[in-house]
Amino acid sequence: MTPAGSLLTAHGLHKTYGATKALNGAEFSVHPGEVVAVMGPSGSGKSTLLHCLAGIVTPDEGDITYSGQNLATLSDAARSALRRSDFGFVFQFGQLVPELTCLENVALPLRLNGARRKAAEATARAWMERLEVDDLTGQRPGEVSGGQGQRVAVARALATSPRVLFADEPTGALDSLNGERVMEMLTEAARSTHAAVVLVTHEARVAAYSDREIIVRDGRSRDMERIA
Ligand SMILES: Nc1ncnc2c1ncn2[C@@H]1O[C@H](COP(=O)(O)OP(=O)(O)OP(=O)(O)O)[C@@H](O)[C@H]1O
Repeated sequence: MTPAGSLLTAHGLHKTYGATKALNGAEFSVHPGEVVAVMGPSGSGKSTLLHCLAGIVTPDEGDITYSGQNLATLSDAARSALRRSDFGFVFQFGQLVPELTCLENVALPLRLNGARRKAAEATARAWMERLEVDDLTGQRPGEVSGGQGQRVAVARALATSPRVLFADEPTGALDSLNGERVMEMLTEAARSTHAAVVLVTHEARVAAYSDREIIVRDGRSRDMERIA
């Protein structure tokens, strides 16, 4: 069953690694423009859920539906193409290419999608302005701070106008001030482009930027409507 108006849903997901049951009947849904935080203790299955939703990991059982398509029915090539065209990703660290400048990093997914260099760099520059890191266009990732690097990564993830932004502990390596700055900018930018956000975090302070929280425990998920 797909909840009405949902963009991405998962039903009855199971995933086992050897003797470890990472997912044990997890459910999920997100609407366009909605920010959903996936919370829960370490090892509870949060990242596995995100990887399944993004088509990176194939669940052993269960259905994932994105925009009316069952991900399991797509070929690997079609799933990769969907990830490039419709999904954006922000991870905890290590996602920027160290040899490229920040501008080239932000322009990279646009270039991979076939945009010409000038057009890609103009879009990249606009996103860097939005994330207030446009003074770093010529720097390499090793020359910027952790918070600046994460804002560059958010600019890169949003530059292709994804319909779903997957963020796995995007502030995990930052101090609280920088973490809040990244979260404010990430959620504001995603809401203004009507992108859905799947945000994995174990920090309540970070989850507070979401519209809804899902708690994962022992591979099962539970919806927690926030009353606020
Ligand atoms: N590729 C893998 N190979 C083997 N076991 C894995 C793999 N990925 C995850 N697991 C196991 O599955 C369980 C769930 O892992 P997962 O990374 O989804 O949890 P998590 O909630 O994201 O944890 P954390 O908050 O610590 O990042 C853990 O016991 C983990 O060790």
